[in-house]
Amino acid sequence: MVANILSGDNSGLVLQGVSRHFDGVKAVDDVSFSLAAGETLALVGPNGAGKSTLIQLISGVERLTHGRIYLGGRRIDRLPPERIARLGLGRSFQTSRVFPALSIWDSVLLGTQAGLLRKPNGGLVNPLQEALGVLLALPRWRQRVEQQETLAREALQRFGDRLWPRREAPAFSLSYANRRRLEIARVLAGKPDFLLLDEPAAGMNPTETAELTELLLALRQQQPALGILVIEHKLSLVRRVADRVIVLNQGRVLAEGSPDHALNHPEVVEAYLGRQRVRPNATDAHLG
Ligand SMILES: Nc1ncnc2c1ncn2[C@@H]1O[C@H](COP(=O)(O)OP(=O)(O)OP(=O)(O)O)[C@@H](O)[C@H]1O
Repeated sequence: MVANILSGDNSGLVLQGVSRHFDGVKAVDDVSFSLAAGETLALVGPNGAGKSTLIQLISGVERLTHGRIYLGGRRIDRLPPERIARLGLGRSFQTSRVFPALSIWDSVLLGTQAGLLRKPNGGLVNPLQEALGVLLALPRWRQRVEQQETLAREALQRFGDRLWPRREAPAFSLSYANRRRLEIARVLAGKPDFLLLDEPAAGMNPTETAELTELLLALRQQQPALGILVIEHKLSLVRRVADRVIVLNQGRVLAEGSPDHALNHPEVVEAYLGRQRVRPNATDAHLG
């Protein structure tokens, strides 16, 4: 893995010596790691450790101060967010960013665009083409709409009865937990190769968190090539879904390894969890 990180030839997501400074604050400081296709990596650490900034850097929203980021062997750290999304990277935000007036169905249909744009014939159409496509019911247009609807239905039905029966409702009418689900459904509808989730279980109660955990486990089974990077404070979720955990502290990697190894690392225990070790089945000890 170290060789891959150094050469940048990993087919997954690779960060090499990534830093982001804000007026002297080292939000992210010389961080290197990789995420392989099919792997689930959790990023944990106290508030202000630099976790969200890392996701902003990977998705192109923030610019790096130093370092490089590769996706599928291609350097992406100078590309705008929409280009990075088109290369197969989908992300959710820490605070849900749903369009309040759009229905659940339309929000997820919008999310399918990211996936279709990656297909050779999936490029954006202008409004005139769109109007003609609809009016004349052109076969290519019909096919495109059907593809979008299939992707949207699949994404919504992952959440059982939480979203599907409410699909005509406007997003503003949803509960907080359902807004979070909608955001994840919208990203999944874009069929990303790599999924970045920023605190997907924030604000969810234990039942809802357990449900989300099951959803991520099912997603892993159904899409075995999907690489997932998840920021999460809830260790019950992290322990069940993550193959590997990276603990960040003050912008730097403090520990890395299997969930048991990383979360029981003496410095992690000392810094965040008191002297008592985390019991293997401990529920939601908080790293925040
Ligand atoms: N745009 C910005 N301008 C100035 N400082 C920033 C900016 N974004 C982040 N920071 C600082 O960078 C550090 C890391 O913040 P970040 O939000 O990445 O932490 P985090 O680990 O995601 O925390 P949390 O768990 O609370 O979301 C903090 O000290 C934060 O104040």
